[in-house]
Amino acid sequence: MKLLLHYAKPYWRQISLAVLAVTTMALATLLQPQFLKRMMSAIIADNSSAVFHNGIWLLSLAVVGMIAGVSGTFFASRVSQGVAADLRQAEYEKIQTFSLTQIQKFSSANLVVRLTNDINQVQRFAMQLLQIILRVPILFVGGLILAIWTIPSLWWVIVLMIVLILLTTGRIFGQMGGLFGKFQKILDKNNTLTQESLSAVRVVKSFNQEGQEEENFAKSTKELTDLNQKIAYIFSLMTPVYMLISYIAIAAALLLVSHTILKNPSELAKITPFITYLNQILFSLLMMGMVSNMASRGLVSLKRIGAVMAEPSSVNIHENAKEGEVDRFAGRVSVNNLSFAYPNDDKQVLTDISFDLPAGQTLGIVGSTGSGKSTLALLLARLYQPQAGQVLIDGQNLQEIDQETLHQNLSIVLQKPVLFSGTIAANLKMGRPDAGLADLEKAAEQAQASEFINQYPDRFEHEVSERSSNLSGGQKQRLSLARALVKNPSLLILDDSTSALDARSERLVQDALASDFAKTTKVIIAEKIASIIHADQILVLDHGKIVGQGSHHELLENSEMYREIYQSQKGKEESHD
Ligand SMILES: Nc1ncnc2c1ncn2[C@@H]1O[C@H](COP(=O)(O)OP(=O)(O)OP(=O)(O)O)[C@@H](O)[C@H]1O
Repeated sequence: MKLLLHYAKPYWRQISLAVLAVTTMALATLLQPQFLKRMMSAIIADNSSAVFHNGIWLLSLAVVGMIAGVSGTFFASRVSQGVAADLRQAEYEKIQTFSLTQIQKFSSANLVVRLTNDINQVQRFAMQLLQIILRVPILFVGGLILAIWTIPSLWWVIVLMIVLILLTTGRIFGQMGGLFGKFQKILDKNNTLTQESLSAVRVVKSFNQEGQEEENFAKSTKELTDLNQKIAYIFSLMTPVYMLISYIAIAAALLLVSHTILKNPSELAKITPFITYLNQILFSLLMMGMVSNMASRGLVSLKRIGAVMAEPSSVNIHENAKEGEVDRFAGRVSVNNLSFAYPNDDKQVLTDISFDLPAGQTLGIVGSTGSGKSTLALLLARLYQPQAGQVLIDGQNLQEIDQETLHQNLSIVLQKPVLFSGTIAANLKMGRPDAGLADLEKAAEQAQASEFINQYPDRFEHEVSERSSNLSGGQKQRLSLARALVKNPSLLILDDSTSALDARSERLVQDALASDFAKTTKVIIAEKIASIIHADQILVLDHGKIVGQGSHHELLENSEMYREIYQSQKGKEESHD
């Protein structure tokens, strides 16, 4: 709730106007029956001027109520939409500062729900809060006082009606709360299923899994439909129950006052406002139930958003850093006793990793599948935080380097290349927005991407489609590599980044790295030893531990595992030849 109040603060003017409008509307609603009563008394007494006078009042109140109602909705909707938009933006910006550890902790699908569905719930809650929550107590308390004031002898009819309503609707709303919670869970499941099957549409199609996916989706949709029907069924009970109780109360009231009316017909004027107040009390009780349901859903969503906002940012903003000016690292990397396990997973993926890589040198990393090579790359790029040990760049703890400095000094090419929809130029400029065409051409050349880019008539302005589905695996890899090179980083990390390149292109990339990036410190993960054979230092990983460390020749002598990998690959190459 604190979070909501914080984001509502800038809208205090509109909030005050909404509160004023809603209060005015509630008061106008309460006063109308009083003038109706006076009008009816005037009709019974045949006093036409009083009829006219009270009629004008009644009409004016109706107009005031209407204007106040429309203004209340207008301001409430401006406030709720504004608060929701600000909260969404703040949450989005917060997520941008998360490390992969934090994203994995929440799960990305869950974060999407928190950014969309939960924000919508909060928006609805804020709207209801402003529109109904204030109106309901005014109508309830005012209606109660005025009903008793109108016909004091019938106070117990009102009490009976309130008890009946609380007994019936209380139960209905109690059931509804549970159903809404269940509905939310199934909706989450349904969203995840849709997201998963659409993002892996190629796999689904190639494995002929459309039928299975359809079946899963149909199952979850049926669950949703059944639950929706149940909710609709319970809702459909509400109006008849409400009407029944209201008619019982009205009938009781009429029965009880009938003999008074027979004795004194002017008392008839009181019965209409009394019934109207009864209905207002009923309406406010009903609304209270609905709002409490909505409030509990809104508060759950607020709590979920609050958890994201309360998560500490893993981005360090250097307070003294001057804009646009960052330190350039020499690129010396020291790793001391690094150990790591993925979030929500007990398995130790890296254990006690230590090495020292002087600036400008190349480190090769090899090892069997699942040995922790990519994980080490992610830790070096600060995409995850280690549980133990540290990474130092130029003697500075990686965790303490400010985000801007790190981004400008470090480039990583991930094992699975990710590009964004937009032009090739926009993708390449991600790391260096001020890069000119010549810089892009140079990087494309170094990454062996020029040839295919030049085949497009619009070259660097060519559009990359969503999920880069209009590019081949090799093209994606070349563009990701070019994007990393445009930055001319001090530290370049390549995670199996040339695997989709033909042998000639890979050699040309290696030549470019050796000549144009001689001063850049390079960490190269490779399946093929041939790709890192000239590295200054090579690490051999096995089950998250270093089992060999040294140059190619040293390892051939000292590391059995390295020798085995080398022999097996050599054998393959020879058999290819
Ligand atoms: N996001 C993750 N969450 C949990 N466990 C993970 C995650 N990513 C990888 N792992 C696990 O960590 C271990 C090391 O994975 P990693 O990707 O670092 O290995 P790798 O040596 O790069 O393998 P490959 O050569 O196949 O790419 C594996 O056992 C893997 O199952």
